Amino acid sequence: MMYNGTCHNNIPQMVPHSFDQDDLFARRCIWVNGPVIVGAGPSGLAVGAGLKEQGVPFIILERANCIASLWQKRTYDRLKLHLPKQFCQLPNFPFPEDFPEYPTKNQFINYLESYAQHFDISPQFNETVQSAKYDETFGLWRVKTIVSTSNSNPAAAEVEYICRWLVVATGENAEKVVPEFEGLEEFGGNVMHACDYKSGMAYRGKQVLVVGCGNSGMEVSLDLCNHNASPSMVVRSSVHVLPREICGKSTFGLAVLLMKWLPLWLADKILLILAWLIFGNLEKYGLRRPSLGPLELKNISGKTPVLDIGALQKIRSGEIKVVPGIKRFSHGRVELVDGQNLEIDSIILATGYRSNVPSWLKENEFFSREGIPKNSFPNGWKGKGGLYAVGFTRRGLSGASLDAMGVSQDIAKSWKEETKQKRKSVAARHRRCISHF
Ligand SMILES: Cc1cc2nc3c(=O)[nH]c(=O)nc-3n(C[C@H](O)[C@H](O)[C@H](O)COP(=O)(O)OP(=O)(O)OC[C@H]3O[C@@H](n4cnc5c(N)ncnc54)[C@H](O)[C@@H]3O)c2cc1C
Ligand SMILES: NC(=O)C1=CN([C@@H]2O[C@H](COP(=O)(O)OP(=O)(O)OC[C@H]3O[C@@H](n4cnc5c(N)ncnc54)[C@H](OP(=O)(O)O)[C@@H]3O)[C@@H](O)[C@H]2O)C=CC1
Ligand SMILES: O=C(O)C(=O)Cc1c[nH]c2ccccc12
Repeated sequence: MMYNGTCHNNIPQMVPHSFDQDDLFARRCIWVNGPVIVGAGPSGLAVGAGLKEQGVPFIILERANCIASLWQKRTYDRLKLHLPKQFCQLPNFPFPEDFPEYPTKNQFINYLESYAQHFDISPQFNETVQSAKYDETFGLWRVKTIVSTSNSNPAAAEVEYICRWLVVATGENAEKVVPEFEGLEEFGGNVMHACDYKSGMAYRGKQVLVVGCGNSGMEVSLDLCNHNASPSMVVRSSVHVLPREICGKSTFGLAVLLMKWLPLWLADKILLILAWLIFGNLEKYGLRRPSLGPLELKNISGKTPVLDIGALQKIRSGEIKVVPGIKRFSHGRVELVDGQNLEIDSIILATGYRSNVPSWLKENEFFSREGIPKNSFPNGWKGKGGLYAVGFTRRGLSGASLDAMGVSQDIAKSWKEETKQKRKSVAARHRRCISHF
């Protein structure tokens, strides 16, 4: 047995020595007397809050230099939550009363900052988890990180954390998806992913190709219109567009209610009939519906239906042009699969996101190859050997909150049992020592 390095939470522990020698000398090794949480987004913060309330020590490792980096760094200026506020607040800390029904991104970020402050949560920033592996022999997780360098301190630091519990809270949207397109290198204009898009201000009077028609593609196209740019939005397959509200009531709220009482297919049928009554047939605008219903599709593939906040009206008026799939790009132009050839100034890839879990978690029983728990909601939060997942339910923030409550309670229970056990054996050892004298 040997101990090498710092102790967190002032509880010194001996760490069994089972590492490669190289590893040991290159990395600082830290025992964590509680779970390591990866990611300081809403999911990681909610688990942290639950653990704090139960007196369980933990650390949160976050690759960015702030909490909720998806919201702070990878979303556009005018973004608002598209689900009503009651579905987006985290456990045990309601939104301020004066928040509107659909809080703005800045209101949501402020709320998350207050949340972290209220529960006294201080994540370790600029620290990216590179790998996490379960050590079967000792029943412990080994979590390797790299601490980002700053200009004043150029040396990269590598750290290894050792812990009993690992909480994966890196999100369903951890990395942008950037597809390959023929001829894109010849295009010559500006190309960016929707996660880097802030506002349409810079695009005034420009022809912009928006690739993808999920909520990002629709909302970026709408924002471009509002800034007097001309977007063409690529719809290569199909999409479910639903009104954000039906008769003044949130469609998402209605969907939750329907799902509680009816089979999914029937809930979907009702939503589609209501959408048809409100929108009519959208096929004439190039918006075909998938064969699966919106809720079933979300459940099976994770594809979120579009909740319309005004893009549809711009499509009807022709201000947003709907175009089919891309064949190839050339200098300043795009050729589409139907033979159309458009002159364009810029491209925005609203082509979605993916989980990054497979790139760092050395495990293939609990998580799928896509980095989502294999068991679906509500059975996808607990794996073996102290492994947990939060925020992979395909149910947005409300799913993350439910996960977080289950996970923090479960960990607190086993943490208390284990520490009681340890305290007992330490006390017994202590008694034996005393009886020697
Ligand atoms: C544009 C947009 C709008 C959305 N709007 C809504 C909405 O209105 N309502 C709703 O319910 N949901 C919405 N969502 C879904 C969104 O996933 C959730 O709102 C929420 O952000 C999920 O929280 P999370 O903590 O699980 O993931 P994230 O918010 O993505 O947080 C994960 C954190 O983990 C960090 N991380 C990732 N990999 C590592 C690593 N290897 N090491 C260390 N840290 C790492 C990331 O930097 C990030 O800070 C939206 C998503 C997008 C993209
Ligand atoms: N206001 C809000 O709250 C907002 C919420 N969000 C959320 O963020 C998450 C991510 O949404 P989003 O970024 O829209 O991603 P999505 O995964 O929902 O959509 C990706 C889109 O890109 C298309 N696409 C992918 N590859 C290609 C390709 N090679 N050629 C053409 N099209 C392609 C997809 O088409 P296909 O279906 O054919 O694969 C699809 O239309 C969702 O959960 C969404 O609800 C996003 C924006 C705003
Ligand atoms: O906005 C998101 O990314 C969400 O995941 C929220 C969400 C979860 N399930 C849905 C079903 C219909 C519309 C939005 C959502």
